[in-house]
Amino acid sequence: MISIGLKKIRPILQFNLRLYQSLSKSTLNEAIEKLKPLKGGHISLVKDEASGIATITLEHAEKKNALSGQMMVEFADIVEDLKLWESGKGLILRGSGDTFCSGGDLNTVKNINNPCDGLLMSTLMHSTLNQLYCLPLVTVTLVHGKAIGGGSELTTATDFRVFSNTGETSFVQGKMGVVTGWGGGTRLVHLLGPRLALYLMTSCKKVSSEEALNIGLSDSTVPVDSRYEDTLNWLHQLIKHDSEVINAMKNIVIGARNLTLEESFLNERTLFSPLWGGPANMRALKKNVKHK
Ligand SMILES: CCCC(=O)SCCNC(=O)CCNC(=O)[C@H](O)C(C)(C)COP(=O)(O)OP(=O)(O)OC[C@H]1O[C@@H](n2cnc3c(N)ncnc32)[C@H](O)[C@@H]1OP(=O)(O)O
Repeated sequence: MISIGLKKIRPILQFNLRLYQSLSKSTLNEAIEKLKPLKGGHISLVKDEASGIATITLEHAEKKNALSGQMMVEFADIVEDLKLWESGKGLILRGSGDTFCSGGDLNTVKNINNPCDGLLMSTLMHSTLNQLYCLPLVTVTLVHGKAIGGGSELTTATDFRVFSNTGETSFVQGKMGVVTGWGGGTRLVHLLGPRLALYLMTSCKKVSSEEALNIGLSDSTVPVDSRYEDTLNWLHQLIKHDSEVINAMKNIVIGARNLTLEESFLNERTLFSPLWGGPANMRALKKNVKHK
């Protein structure tokens, strides 16, 4: 009976996680062809095998880390790479220089300024950021300086947000005559609830690090000068377990977000059973751990 359950759950979860990829493969390829030639900046990925923490850095400081077409394609490749990182536990998303991200690169935007190309860009960014949102890692955005428009949307694609004290986010899309194009509206509703999400989108209000902490958008504030080290330390506290345990915890959360209640419980059982009596469990039992 159990083996039937195990066989059944994997396709359900995988179907949900691959939804964007499988439904729009040709659209994604078309988007990549369109966006790749629109140059400017780049995105780097560093994977620290010792700690299991990866860092993605937006590197377009001279344009306040605006995302060019080329960077959008690089972002998609980086997420693909991270999906295959079996020993990974955590991820930090950050910007270089004094701004987290000023949104879409206005030079790229000018080249794709029509509804068809808008849909292509939006499909690629939805695919990338929703796959980032579903990585089996504990993910955090370090919001240092401004996150504007699409930059604010990026901050919603991780599990947590740590703001430097100069961090600030604003969903300015309305002022630009558009709405969230990178899936940030939906994720913001999941994060803050419909009322607050609608307020932030319609008001285009700047949310400071202090306000972000008060409304539950930020999980911690760190001083500017030690922002990266402090974010690393903050993340380290959450990823002390084996990577199998971390990955399973995150997959429970992903399942609960995407599946029906019954499917999610089946997913949780399926994730639990191989850990029960597994190496981490046996080590803990041998240590006779007391939880005082
Ligand atoms: C689906 C995506 C939808 C969206 O993202 S909508 C939002 C699009 N983003 C924007 O409209 C941001 C516009 N920029 C600004 O508000 C300001 O530049 C910003 C970010 C507050 C920074 O202000 P300052 O610190 O005074 O710096 P600055 O204005 O002199 O900018 C320095 C250089 O960066 C450039 N820059 C800033 N944001 C950019 C962007 N998004 N795309 C392309 N270039 C951008 C800016 O033009 C300037 O370049 P340059 O030095 O004059 O060559």
